[in-house]
Amino acid sequence: MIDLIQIRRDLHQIPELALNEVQTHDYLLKTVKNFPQTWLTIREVPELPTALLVKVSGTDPKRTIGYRADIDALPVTENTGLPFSSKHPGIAHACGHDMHMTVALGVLSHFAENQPKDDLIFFFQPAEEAEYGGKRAYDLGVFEGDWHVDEFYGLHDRPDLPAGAIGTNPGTLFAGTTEINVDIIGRGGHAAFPQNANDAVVAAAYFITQVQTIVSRNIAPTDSAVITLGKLQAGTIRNVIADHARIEGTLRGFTQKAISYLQGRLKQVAQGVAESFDCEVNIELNQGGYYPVENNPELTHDFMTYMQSQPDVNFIETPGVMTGEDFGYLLNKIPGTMFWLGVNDSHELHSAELSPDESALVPGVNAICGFLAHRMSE
Ligand SMILES: CC(=O)N[C@@H](CCC[C@H](N)C(=O)O)C(=O)O
Repeated sequence: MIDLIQIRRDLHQIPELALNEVQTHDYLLKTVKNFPQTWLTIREVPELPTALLVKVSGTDPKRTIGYRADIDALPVTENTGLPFSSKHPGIAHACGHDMHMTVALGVLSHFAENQPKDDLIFFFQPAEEAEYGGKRAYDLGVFEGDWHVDEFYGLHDRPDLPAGAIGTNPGTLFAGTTEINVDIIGRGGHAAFPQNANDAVVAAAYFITQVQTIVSRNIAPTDSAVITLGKLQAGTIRNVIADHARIEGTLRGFTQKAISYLQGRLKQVAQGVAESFDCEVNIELNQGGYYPVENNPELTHDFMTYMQSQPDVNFIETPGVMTGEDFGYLLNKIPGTMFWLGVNDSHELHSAELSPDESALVPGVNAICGFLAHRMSE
C-alpha cells in the first residue's frame, strides 16, 4: 500500500479554501500519476479547475460505482502543535478532508493495482465547506456520458467514533443547510447623540435574540432544527454609533420542509426588525447544494450488512446529525451511501485542535476496498 500517513501529512500542510485548492489538486494529480496507469483515465474539468476525476476501467463492467472525497479546508488557524501543521496561515484541515483524500487515494491505488470488475470513478471534489462543489460538478454535466455514475459512496471522518470504525444509517445521515447572510443598515453618529443616529448594533442584537426563538418556540420539541449565527461584525470604535452590522450563519434541518420553514421565519424576523427599528435589513439565504444527505435505503442496507458481517470492521449504526454536506446534492441525483469513518479525537470537527487518529486510515481503506469488491460481485 502507498504511504498513507506521509500522504495525509503532506496534504495536511497545504490546506486551501473552497475553489482555491490549487496545490492540493496538483498534489493529488502527481500522486495519481505515480500509480500504474494501465486501466486509469485521468480527467480535469476546465470549468471547475481544482476538481480531479479518475476512472478505473473494470474487466467486465456492469455498472459504474462513484467514490467521492472532498478536498477543501477551513478558515481556521490550526492549534494542534503538530510538526506537520498547516503551512498556510489562517487555513487548516479542521474538518479532516486531508483524511478523506488520503483514504480515497488508498482505495484508488488498490484498484490501480488490482483491476476491478466494474468501472469505478473517483471524484476529488473541491468546495464542500462552502461553494457547493458537488452541485457545481453535477450541474456542469460532469457525470454524464462515459462518466455516468450508477451509485455513489463517500465518507466523513468523525472524532467521537473509535479510530477505523464505520458508521451510517439507512435514512438521513446529515442535515440540509442554508447559509444566512444579513446586512443591517442604520445611520451612524456620535455615541453621545443616539437620537440623531439609528444604531445597527442594537438592531442586530434584537435580530439575533429573536432568531433564538425560532427553534425554541416554532419547532415542535419532538422535531429537530438548529440555527447558528457564527459571525457578527459591526462598528469601528466604542464612541461611534455603527451604521452597519453584518451577521452570517447557517440553519439546518433534516427535511426540505423544515428548511423552507426556517427560511421563511428568518425572513419574517428580518422584516420585523427592519420595521421596528426603521432600518434596512437585507437577508440572503443560500442553500446551494446542501440538501439533506439521504442514504439510499437498499444500497445502504447492503453496505451495512456487508460491514456488519466483516470481523475486521467495527460497524456502529449512527443516527442523523446536524452537520451539513453537499454530498446531499449528489445523493439526491444518484443513489448511494454516505458513512462516517471514526478518527477518535476529543476535539470536534471545525476545531483548531482537531487531530484525527491516523490509525483510522488503513482499516478505512480496507473496509471500503472490501465493500466495493463485494458490490461488484452482486
Ligand atoms: C461536515 C461539515 O462540517 N460540513 C459543513 C458544511 C457547511 C455547509 C454550508 N456552507 C453552511 O454553512 O451551511 C457544516 O458546517 O456542517
